[in-house]
Amino acid sequence: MKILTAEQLSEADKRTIERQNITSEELMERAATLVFNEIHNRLNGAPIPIKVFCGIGNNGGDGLVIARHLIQHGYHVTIYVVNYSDKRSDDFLANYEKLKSITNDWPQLIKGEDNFPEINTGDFVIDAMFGIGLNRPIEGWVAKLVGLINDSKAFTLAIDMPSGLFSDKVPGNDAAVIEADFTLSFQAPKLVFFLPETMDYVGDLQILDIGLDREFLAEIKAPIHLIEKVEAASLYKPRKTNSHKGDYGHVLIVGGSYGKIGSVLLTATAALKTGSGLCSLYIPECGYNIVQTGLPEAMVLTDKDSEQLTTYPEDFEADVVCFGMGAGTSQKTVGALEDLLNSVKEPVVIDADGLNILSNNKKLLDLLPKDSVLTPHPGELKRLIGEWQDDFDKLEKAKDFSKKYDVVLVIKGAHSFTIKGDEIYVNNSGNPGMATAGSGDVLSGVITSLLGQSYEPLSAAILGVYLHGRSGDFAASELGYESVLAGDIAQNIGKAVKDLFQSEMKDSERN
Ligand SMILES: NC(=O)C1=CN([C@@H]2O[C@H](COP(=O)(O)OP(=O)(O)OC[C@H]3O[C@@H](n4cnc5c(N)ncnc54)[C@H](OP(=O)(O)O)[C@@H]3O)[C@@H](O)[C@H]2O)[C@@H](O)CC1
Ligand SMILES: Nc1ncnc2c1ncn2[C@@H]1O[C@H](COP(=O)(O)OP(=O)(O)O)[C@@H](O)[C@H]1O
Ligand SMILES: [K+]
Repeated sequence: MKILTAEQLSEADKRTIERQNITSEELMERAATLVFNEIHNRLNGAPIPIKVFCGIGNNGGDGLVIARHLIQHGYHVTIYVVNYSDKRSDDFLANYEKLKSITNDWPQLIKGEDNFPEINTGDFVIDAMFGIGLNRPIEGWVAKLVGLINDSKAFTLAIDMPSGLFSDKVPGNDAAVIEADFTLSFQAPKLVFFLPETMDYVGDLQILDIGLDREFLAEIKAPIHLIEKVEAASLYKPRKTNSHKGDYGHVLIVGGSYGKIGSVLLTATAALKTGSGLCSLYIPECGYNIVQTGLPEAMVLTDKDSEQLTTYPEDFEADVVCFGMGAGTSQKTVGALEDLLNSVKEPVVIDADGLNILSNNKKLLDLLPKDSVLTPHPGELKRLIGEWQDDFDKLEKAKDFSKKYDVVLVIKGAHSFTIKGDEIYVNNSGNPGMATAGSGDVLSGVITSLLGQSYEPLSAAILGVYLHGRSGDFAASELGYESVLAGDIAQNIGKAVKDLFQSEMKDSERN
């Protein structure tokens, strides 16, 4: 799914009105009715106090439409018009008028702190103050109202965007932003919903298809994509009946050191579970018995050093090599990575200490084969590309790095970002149970395996990150977040792959 900017969405809005020959008021009615349906499905008539805070632009207009439908369905609704300006939009005014025919309870005008209502923890708050039209930070009494809503701890549903959040920049420190529990957003996700600095404002997210012009949405150039099941499934290559293990790649996992042999074991397990035909490991000698016992399906070669890697095996024929997990950063191991990079021509996967070695020895970056995949977490990324000012700056620096060295970067996190040149793919699978030692090692194994199975490096990274997250979701649903171990993620890869082609049952279809 394309992630669009506020400008692109406003343009889509205009095109839809032209091509579908509807008024903007009709489009607002359509969008806000979808929101009402979602609320009604969940509340099912519950008599809880609903407080709708409407701005005076079109986000506020949406709020008025939602409130009208709620009132007509017997809900206990109070409407507040947050009168931050006199420039009421036409569609806001039209819907303000429409309220007259259905209720005698006129909306309450908020013009300053004196008009603030009481907001209780048990209230249901609808935030329709600002959407994609916010163009400067919220200030003065409106900022205080945002604080009051947040402090109330009432369940807060944001319409289109939590008020105070910009679609294209990070709010400053101490900025007033609604901390939503749930955001219902129109047509396309916005990038800020997924960035570490801003995602917490959004709460749970649902995108509503409000039927904006398909042709325009298909044509529009968007370098940022959200990766969910449909996108991941489109990358998957089915196995052939007439095939053998030689068709599915021989991967070589290079890493481990004394005390950190478990890491390579996790990576190799994940590679085999993702479907590699053959898996070899190159490790310091101390790991030999551990790996041979822990993973009988794998083959093991050992370095002459018993505790760390010092070389790379000459003339070893693997389809893809992965380097770094548990390897340490000693000078001898730097030599091992240098040997590896001097002898392979095909894309490699570099993770963990492999990345730290590259950061400490930047000249090695020039030796990376084109389209190699680097999988840093934010700490490793900082060492690689330097400090950034905010998440937008981070993405710019990451794109520059990807272009300079011609590599695919996977920035790991709650939403991992896969970057190649100017293209960005935001992952939407996974859960906090995956914040556990070794889960990154599993990811490297998945990506390496897909590369060995002839996936293009970018596809291997995007699909690998998605499958890894989905495996974590299966592990968490069985075990609970706290009990997920990295090995459990590896054990669930098969379920994640099968799930690519299972259609999701809608809530309304469940008994
Ligand atoms: N995209 C779609 O297809 C559809 C979109 N729809 C809906 O439209 C929403 C966008 O509506 P919108 O453009 O009217 O902007 P909105 O967010 O209501 O705010 C604008 C007002 O705020 C003002 N203002 C800005 N910053 C301010 C500040 N800090 N402090 C004070 N004032 C500030 C600004 O005025 P200014 O003072 O800058 O001239 C203006 O008056 C979108 O999010 C969605 O909900 C659906 O109805 C249908 C389909
Ligand atoms: N809250 C979360 N939601 C989704 N995925 C997560 C979350 N926390 C961690 N992950 C995933 O788990 C992995 C952690 O990797 P990493 O930090 O390298 O761990 P380690 O070094 O212990 O292997 C990444 O793939 C990351 O995307
Ligand atoms: K809002």
